[in-house]
Amino acid sequence: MTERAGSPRPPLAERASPRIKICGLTDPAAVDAAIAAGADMIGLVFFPPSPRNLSLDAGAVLAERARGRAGIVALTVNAEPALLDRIAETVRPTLLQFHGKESPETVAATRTRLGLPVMKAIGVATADDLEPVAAYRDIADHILLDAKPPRDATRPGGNGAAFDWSLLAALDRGLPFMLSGGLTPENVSDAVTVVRPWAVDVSSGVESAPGQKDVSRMSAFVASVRRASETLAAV
Ligand SMILES: O=C(O)c1ccccc1N[C@@H]1O[C@H](COP(=O)(O)O)[C@@H](O)[C@H]1O
Repeated sequence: MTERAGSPRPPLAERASPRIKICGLTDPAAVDAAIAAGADMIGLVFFPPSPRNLSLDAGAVLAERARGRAGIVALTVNAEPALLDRIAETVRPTLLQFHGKESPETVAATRTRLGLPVMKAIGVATADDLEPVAAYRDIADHILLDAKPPRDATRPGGNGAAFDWSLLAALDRGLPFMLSGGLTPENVSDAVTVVRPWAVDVSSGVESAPGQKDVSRMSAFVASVRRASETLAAV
């Protein structure tokens, strides 16, 4: 994850296959399977309403399992500074994912205070929802574009909901971003082909039940991403 938000996107032929993040891992076997499948990053959720929520101790165990083999992303939602401090100390993530209503000031202050890169998630349902990208792109290290949650959702992400990718045509082509929201082994090749994101992120789409990762779906997801990028590179 060396590219900064705002750096120019390389021409397609020179671009590597999108990075792959598999989020919401809850046990060591799933961490091993995600990395064996080819995930570049694993996501650990610290948000109690989520079926993928981890205690700090459980998160630390999974992080140690992945360290040196994949990036370790700690996902929080409007977390208090004290919790973020504990996560930084105990879990030692390589990237913080902010999936709530964290302001640009909070993102910037936390990044400086903890000395960790930060990815800010922005929920998208209409073209207007892309407006906040401008306020975060030079503050956050990465931007994550996810579907806005359904009205009755108990969490702001991880709902398996997709959004209309054609809205992203309005974005500055120089912005590398991670795409999420309802991605699956079945639709991710279309997503890569149409959206051409810097990275893709999946949780529900590679599960057999909420919080239970499915080994064959994780492998199929990674294979679909790789196939789509090979096809693009050959064009
Ligand atoms: O995974 C969760 O439980 C979660 C909880 C709270 C905020 C975000 C969460 N996950 C993120 O949501 C998106 C989309 O997930 P899905 O593939 O549609 O299930 C992804 O970025 C996860 O990191």
